[in-house]
Amino acid sequence: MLSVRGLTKAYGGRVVVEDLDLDVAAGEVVSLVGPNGVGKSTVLRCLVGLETPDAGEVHLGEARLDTRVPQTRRALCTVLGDLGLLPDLTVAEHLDLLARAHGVEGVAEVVAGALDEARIEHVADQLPTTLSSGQAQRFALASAMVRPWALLVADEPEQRLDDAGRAWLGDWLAAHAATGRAVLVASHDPDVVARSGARVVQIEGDA
Ligand SMILES: Nc1ncnc2c1ncn2[C@@H]1O[C@H](COP(=O)(O)OP(=O)(O)OP(=O)(O)O)[C@@H](O)[C@H]1O
Repeated sequence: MLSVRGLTKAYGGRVVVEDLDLDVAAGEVVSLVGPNGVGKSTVLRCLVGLETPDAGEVHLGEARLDTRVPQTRRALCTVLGDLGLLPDLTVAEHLDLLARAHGVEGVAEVVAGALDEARIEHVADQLPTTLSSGQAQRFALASAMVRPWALLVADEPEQRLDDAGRAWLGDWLAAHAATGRAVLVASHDPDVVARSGARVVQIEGDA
C-alpha cells in the first residue's frame, strides 16, 4: 500500500534520513523504532507532505502520494500531534464535523462509538483545549475512528496514555490492520509494538 524509495532529508546540511526504503502492506502494522533524534518523526512528516524530502519517492498504491489529491486525503489519516482545532467547537462537535466532512453515514452513532471506545464520552462537551494531556491524545485517536482511511500514520500514538490506554491502543491498531488497513507508527513503547503485532523497522543513525 505504501512504498518509499530512497527517502533522504537533511536539515541545514546535516543528513537526518538517508536513502530509506520502506514498504507497508495492506493488513500490516509497521513500527519505526530507534533512539531519540534518529529521524523517525522526520520520516513520517516527509511521507505525509509536512516536510519536503531532498530525494526519494513515496507511493500510496499506484500513485505518488500527494495530499493535494482529495482521494489521498481521504485514504491517509495522520495522528502527528498537530491536530488542527476550531476554538469554539467541543470534542463531540469536532468529531461530528470530521465525520461529515468525510461523508460518513450514521454520524451520530459513529461519533458516539468513538467517544465510547476512546473513553472520552464524559468530556464530549468540553473544548479540546481543556482536556488533560492523556484525554487530548485519546481525542486525537478518536478523530481517526470517525473517518475512513486506508493508511494511518501516527507518531508515538502511545504518548501520555495510561497503562490501560496503551494496551487498548495496541489492540486497536492490530484490529484495524486485520480489516486490511495499513498502519505506520513510530513508537518507543515495546508493549504497544508487540501488542499491535507490528513488524519492526529499526531506524539507524548517529543521533
Ligand atoms: N526543522 C528542523 N530543523 C533542524 N533540525 C531538525 C528539524 N526537525 C528535526 N530536526 C533534527 O532532526 C533529527 C531527527 O529528528 P526527529 O524528530 O525526526 O527524531 P525522532 O527519531 O523522531 O526523535 P524522538 O524519538 O525524540 O521523537 C534531530 O536531530 C532533530 O533535532
